[in-house]
Amino acid sequence: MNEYMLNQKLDKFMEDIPASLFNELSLPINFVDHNCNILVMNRAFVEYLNLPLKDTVGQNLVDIDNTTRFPVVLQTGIPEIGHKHRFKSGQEAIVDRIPIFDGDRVIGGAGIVFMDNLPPDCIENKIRCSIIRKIRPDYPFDKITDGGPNQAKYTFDDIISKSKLIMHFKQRARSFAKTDLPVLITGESGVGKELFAHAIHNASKRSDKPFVSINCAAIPDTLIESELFGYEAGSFTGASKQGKIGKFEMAQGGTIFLDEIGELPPMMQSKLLRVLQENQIEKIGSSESREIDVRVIAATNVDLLENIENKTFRSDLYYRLNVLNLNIPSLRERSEDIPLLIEHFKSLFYQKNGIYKVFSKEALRILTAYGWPGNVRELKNIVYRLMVIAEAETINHELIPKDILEAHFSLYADQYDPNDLLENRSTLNHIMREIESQIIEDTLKLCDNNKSRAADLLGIKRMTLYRKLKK
Ligand SMILES: Nc1ncnc2c1ncn2[C@@H]1O[C@H](COP(=O)(O)OP(=O)(O)OP(=O)(O)O)[C@@H](O)[C@H]1O
Repeated sequence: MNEYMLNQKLDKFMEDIPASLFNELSLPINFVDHNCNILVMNRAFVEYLNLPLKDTVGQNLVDIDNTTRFPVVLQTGIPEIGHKHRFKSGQEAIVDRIPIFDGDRVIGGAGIVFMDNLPPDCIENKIRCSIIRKIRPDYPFDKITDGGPNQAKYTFDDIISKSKLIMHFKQRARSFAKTDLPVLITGESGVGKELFAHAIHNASKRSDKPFVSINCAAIPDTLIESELFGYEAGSFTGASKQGKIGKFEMAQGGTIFLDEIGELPPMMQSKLLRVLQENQIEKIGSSESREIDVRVIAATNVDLLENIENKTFRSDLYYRLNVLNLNIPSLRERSEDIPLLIEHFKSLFYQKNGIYKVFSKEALRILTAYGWPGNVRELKNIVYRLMVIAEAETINHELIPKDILEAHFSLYADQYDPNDLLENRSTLNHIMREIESQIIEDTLKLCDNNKSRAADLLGIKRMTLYRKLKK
């Protein structure tokens, strides 16, 4: 669909909402097209942002409010409703950014600013809810998870991506959420496996029950059994008097997330297999079995089939866990997500710490071309690090860690073909001459055409300058 058609669709949507009404409202509202150009910004919004200009229509929202997350929302199509937002001025408010779709394409979006000191039943909130309902009739107003200790923190909306691959896996994971079957999530470290586990739980009928995670690699072999299944009071020397509830019991009715399952010691693999077969656990020091109703999601970044081959992982456990499978692609297989994720982390960082930066084009280019062996986690850490160390508002490529720069320039060196340079040499010479004569011209101007002084300033002999001028 071309630009014209997209705008026509949006105009049609806008026809239903009389523009004159917006200006009268005390609730700051704006509408943007799919490129983030402002279609409407009402008076309340202009006043809220304390903008000198009255006519904002046609301007890009990012130029007016450079901390907006609208570019992320327009790219992902994921609404952000009821988010706390810190504006560049330091003002804080609750904001809604609701993408407007035509079929499966985002054609624009609506933004609302709501002061969090206003009572929920005030007129502003009513108007706000009616706008949200008009655009997203299906929006669940009651959903909001605050992520307690045994609660899943993330939903599918927190998985930021515009790649078709990830969309496909999100779709598949949504259908997995409708079942109670075990899921095995595979993929390199840092690709977002844990995020998917949280999202599956939150989209499942178990969402109001606990989500308990355990990292099998982080617990010493001797403690893993008591962590998973608990122990009875005084069952061994050093055991707590009250005994201990294991993770399976904590997750009763909900989901257990077994991260780095490939690191589970062989003896525990057999015990886990029995638990999965019988849906029963036995605490250490107890002869009694307890029924459990827990959905299992496991994740690993190692090749379990290879581990089966070299006999470090049980094949029967593998087949029990791998009923449904998600193999999350690495970041380098979806490099279109890199600029989007940079924008996302940049704005998250600003929201948390009030530090605002922009990435130079060259820095963005280098970061986008990098292979990111540590995937999204590595990208997130680098973005945060750059945001902290950059003194100026613009993050230039010089600040990028050496290994990333080296990888970038060695990529160039790999692509460098001396024949290309030979072919281009005359052009290159020409350009160099042009630059040179420009420098001379400027220096001469600076010295009122005094050639001796110009040569002095340039650090060349007078004769050399004459020669160059003759050419
Ligand atoms: N698509 C995404 N959108 C936003 N944040 C993401 C995304 N993918 C990963 N992250 C972030 O990157 C970090 C790593 O993600 P996560 O822990 O889910 O990876 P993982 O695959 O489970 O890693 P590991 O195998 O090392 O446990 C987290 O901070 C997570 O929030």
